[in-house]
Amino acid sequence: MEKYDVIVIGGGAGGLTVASGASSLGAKVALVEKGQYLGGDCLHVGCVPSKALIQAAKDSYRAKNKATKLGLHVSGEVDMKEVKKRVQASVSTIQKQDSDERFLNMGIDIYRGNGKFTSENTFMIKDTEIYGKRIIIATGSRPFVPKIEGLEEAGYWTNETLFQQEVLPKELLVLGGGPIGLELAQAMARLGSVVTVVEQKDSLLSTEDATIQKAAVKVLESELTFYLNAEVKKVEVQNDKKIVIVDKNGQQIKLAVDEILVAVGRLPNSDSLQLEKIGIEMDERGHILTNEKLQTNLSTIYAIGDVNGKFPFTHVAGEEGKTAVQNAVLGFPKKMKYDQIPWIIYTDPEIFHIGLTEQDAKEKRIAVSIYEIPLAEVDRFVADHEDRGLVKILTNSKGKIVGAHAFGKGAGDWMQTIVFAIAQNHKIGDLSQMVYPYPNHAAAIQRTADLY
Ligand SMILES: Cc1cc2nc3c(=O)[nH]c(=O)nc-3n(C[C@H](O)[C@H](O)[C@H](O)COP(=O)(O)OP(=O)(O)OC[C@H]3O[C@@H](n4cnc5c(N)ncnc54)[C@H](O)[C@@H]3O)c2cc1C
Ligand SMILES: NC(=O)c1ccc[n+]([C@@H]2O[C@H](COP(=O)([O-])OP(=O)(O)OC[C@H]3O[C@@H](n4cnc5c(N)ncnc54)[C@H](O)[C@@H]3O)[C@@H](O)[C@H]2O)c1
Repeated sequence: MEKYDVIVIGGGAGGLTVASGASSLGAKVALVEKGQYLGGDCLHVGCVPSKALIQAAKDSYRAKNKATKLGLHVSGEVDMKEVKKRVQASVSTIQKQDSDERFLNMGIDIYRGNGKFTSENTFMIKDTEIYGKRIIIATGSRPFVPKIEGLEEAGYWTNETLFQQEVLPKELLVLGGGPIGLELAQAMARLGSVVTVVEQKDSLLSTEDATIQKAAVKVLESELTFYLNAEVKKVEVQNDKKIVIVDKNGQQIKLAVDEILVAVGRLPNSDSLQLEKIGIEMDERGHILTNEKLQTNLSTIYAIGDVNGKFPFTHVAGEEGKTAVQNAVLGFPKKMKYDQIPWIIYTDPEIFHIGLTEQDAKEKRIAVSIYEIPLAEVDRFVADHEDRGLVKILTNSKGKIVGAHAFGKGAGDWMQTIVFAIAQNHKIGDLSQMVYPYPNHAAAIQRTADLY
């Protein structure tokens, strides 16, 4: 039996970080991947194709809605075949960085297949059993599809099929108003579909700061139709249309659409690994339970990324990968911290989030000072004619930044300054004390910090 210092199961965002990190430290590494290509969901059916689709949608929307105001008349329909080509070109360009060759050149052995655990140190792929001193599970997640009468028969899309489509549905129903649902619903609407979102909760973007949420929902409502507090009860096909019966407060609404996109959350890829046989603890949905060191209840086995259900983002899978390498290879007692993790929702305008919201602070009874500036008061946004949105910074009484939020064009990029400030323990005042070349978008941060 071939013996390794580290076996990594899953060649996506988390697994590839572990494989390259462990190998660079001199560990003998085996990487097990069930799919044909390395790169995982983020590259193939997640972040990369969705951001490429969103950009294509922005381009066409701006041409139709902004350029026309300058007297340039744009007409015609978007060709989904061209959109698909563009999306796939982004994926295949980035795929080169995650090629087998790159990892083989690092001295990593790649095994292809959907394997299973045979003990806390051994893993079987097809007929080959390998030994790992440490084993890291990074198998990610897949779309959850709810049991709805007639849905299977009528057919539906998920993020695993949407990016392969060559025809734009005239009417699209998006099931689920989470980040996937909202980003893709807005993009599809901007490409030309009439989009309705059905969300079971009574609000959208409920993890966002209430001021940001209100501003973002207002924009989204101007482009999409929402049914909140609503549930799809039944789907049937009539004359090439999918008839969707939506229950909203006991009232039945009938919608006729051409396609349905299911985006109601994710299921961890833990079920085929035979984890129960070796006694690994999971929650009721199948997320693998870990401690702060990302170690499961079996000390030789770690779980990172979407499969542990903590924070399902690519950058978190990467950070968890780095933490797991330090613990599993170097034997450090490194704990993963989640309180300084930012995220971005790539609607247009974008939503940026780090730390506490105003509601979090109230709930936790943490006294905060709040500094807020509408982008309509920041010159560059005014010059761009893209001044919807705001910046909001929350600090403690000593000026320490405990939360920062923004809704605005490109906010995911220019708010990164605040991630740096928080990581380096800078106070809000420090954000005023540097030069912002006029008139950049990041000056929105300076204007907000100047209020301190
Ligand atoms: C539409 C969409 C958009 C997204 N956009 C963003 C975004 O903008 N920013 C962001 O941070 N996050 C985004 N995410 C989330 C992000 O994709 C995930 O958080 C990230 O991919 C998780 O990384 P991972 O390593 O846990 O899993 P993955 O990257 O999915 O990797 C898991 C790998 O394990 C393999 N595998 C699965 N089971 C087995 C098995 N039994 N044996 C061997 N191999 C196996 C899979 O084939 C895959 O290659 C998005 C997700 C979706 C669906
Ligand atoms: N920009 C980003 O970083 C980004 C983008 C997309 C996805 N992601 C990651 O992927 C994860 C999964 O995203 P998601 O949007 O699929 O899941 P989610 O769990 O965040 O949202 C799913 C939404 O669907 C609703 N829902 C559940 N069942 C429903 C039903 N039967 N009918 C109607 N609505 C229903 C939920 O109330 C929820 O609002 C996210 O948590 C996020 O971390 C990140």
